[in-house]
Amino acid sequence: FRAEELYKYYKVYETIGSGGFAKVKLGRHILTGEKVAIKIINKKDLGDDLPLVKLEIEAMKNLSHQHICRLYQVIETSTQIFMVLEHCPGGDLFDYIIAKARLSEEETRVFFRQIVSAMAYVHSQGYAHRDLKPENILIDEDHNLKLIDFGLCAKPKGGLGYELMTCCGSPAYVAPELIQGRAYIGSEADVWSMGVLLFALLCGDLPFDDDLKITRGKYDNPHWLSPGSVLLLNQMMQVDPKRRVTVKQLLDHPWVMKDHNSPVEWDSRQLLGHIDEDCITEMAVNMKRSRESTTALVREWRFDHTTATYLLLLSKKQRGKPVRLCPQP
Ligand SMILES: COc1cccc(Nc2ncc(-c3ccc(C(=O)NCC(=O)Nc4ccccc4)cc3)c(OCC3CCNCC3)n2)c1
Repeated sequence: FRAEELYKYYKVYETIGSGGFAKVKLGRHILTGEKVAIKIINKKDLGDDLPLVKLEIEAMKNLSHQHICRLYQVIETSTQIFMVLEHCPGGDLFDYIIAKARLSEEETRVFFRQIVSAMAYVHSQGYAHRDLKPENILIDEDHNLKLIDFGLCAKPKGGLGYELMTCCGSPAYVAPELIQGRAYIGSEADVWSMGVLLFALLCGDLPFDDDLKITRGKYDNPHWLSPGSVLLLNQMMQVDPKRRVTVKQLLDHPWVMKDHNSPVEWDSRQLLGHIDEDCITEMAVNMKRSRESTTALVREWRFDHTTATYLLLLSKKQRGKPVRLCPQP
């Protein structure tokens, strides 16, 4: 049966993506008029992987960062789970690279700094992504990147289990230690994937097209790559994870610093603790509640309709749009 809860607060439109356990539909939050992405997971498709979704939702609640897609609301019914997420109008980086064939070193550097920022933050929160690839990086309306994890692969960093190898990582981006079924450290495997991603951005192609090539770590550098790019790629795609550059070292790596002269800022600019007064005022008026009780409600961060309304109002304000809710009949 349909989820009244979802249709009470959102208009639901066409499917904009599907894969693995989930499908994503375009939606619109009725009260703010803001577009959202609604990730729909059918519990029966998950089977005993249902805990993975709970892990993902808990991860999303802790991951609040300018280069990670926001979670606004979670709605659970007996058969489905709906995750209401930030919508990125620019689509994903995979389509973007295809459209441009390959990116200049300068444009790649701007994007790569944002990916390093997101990954440094994810690792600082104790998670590893494990499925980094252009399909999992979206472009927002300001042409900034937002990291997503479409396939429920992000895990607490410590995971050494091999089971992740099965459900996670798209072959071309997976680190050699995973291919060989060895114990691995999530953050080190993520750096390898970031190297493959950097190659894809700069070359419009993939460095490896089979597992043997990945375990040998041998690939050809196209002639247009600068010596600095060749060196960085080599430092990231080291077969021995202990010889691989770390995310921390990437923050102020010479290639990353070129033309920017400052290390990558990876701290979150979206602290959940701060409550915006204008948003509270608008919500209190709309909900016919006092500002104090509205503030207390928002501070509970239940990721219910109150959380969604507050975060979407805040997003409107940050984009210079009026902090207004559309009063309902
Ligand atoms: C041309 O216009 C277009 C065209 C296409 C799409 C859009 N927009 C658009 N906006 C938003 C989404 C989305 C956001 C979050 C999640 C998610 O799963 N979050 C969970 C999450 O991120 N966890 C997590 C993150 C970091 C660490 C740990 C856990 C899933 C989907 C979307 O999807 C559909 C895309 C997906 C990529 N391949 C193409 C279809 N699409 C726009």
